[in-house]
Amino acid sequence: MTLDQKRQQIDQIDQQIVELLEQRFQIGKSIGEYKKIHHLPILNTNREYQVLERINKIVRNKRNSKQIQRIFRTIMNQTKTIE
Ligand SMILES: O=C(O)C(=O)C[C@]1(C(=O)O)C=C[C@@H](O)C=C1
Repeated sequence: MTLDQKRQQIDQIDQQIVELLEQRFQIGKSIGEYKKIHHLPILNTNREYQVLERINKIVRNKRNSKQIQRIFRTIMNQTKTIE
């Protein structure tokens, strides 16, 4: 595969990531609205721990674990700013 083809693959994957992130943020926003109505705090440390645990189980190549955990911490932090 040429460099250009590899970059095209990355571009396609990036598009999927953006679409999924937008879906996730949208759901986060609706969770935020629910929490506001029910006077619940935005931060749920227990749930964040569960999410990271689950992600860790899904990761196939354990050498990627640390990076993926960091990405999901960032995703959850950004979700909280949207909530
Ligand atoms: O599950 C929730 O309660 C959410 O608000 C979503 C979410 C997440 O991004 O996964 C974000 C903030 C909370 O601290 C926990 C998890």
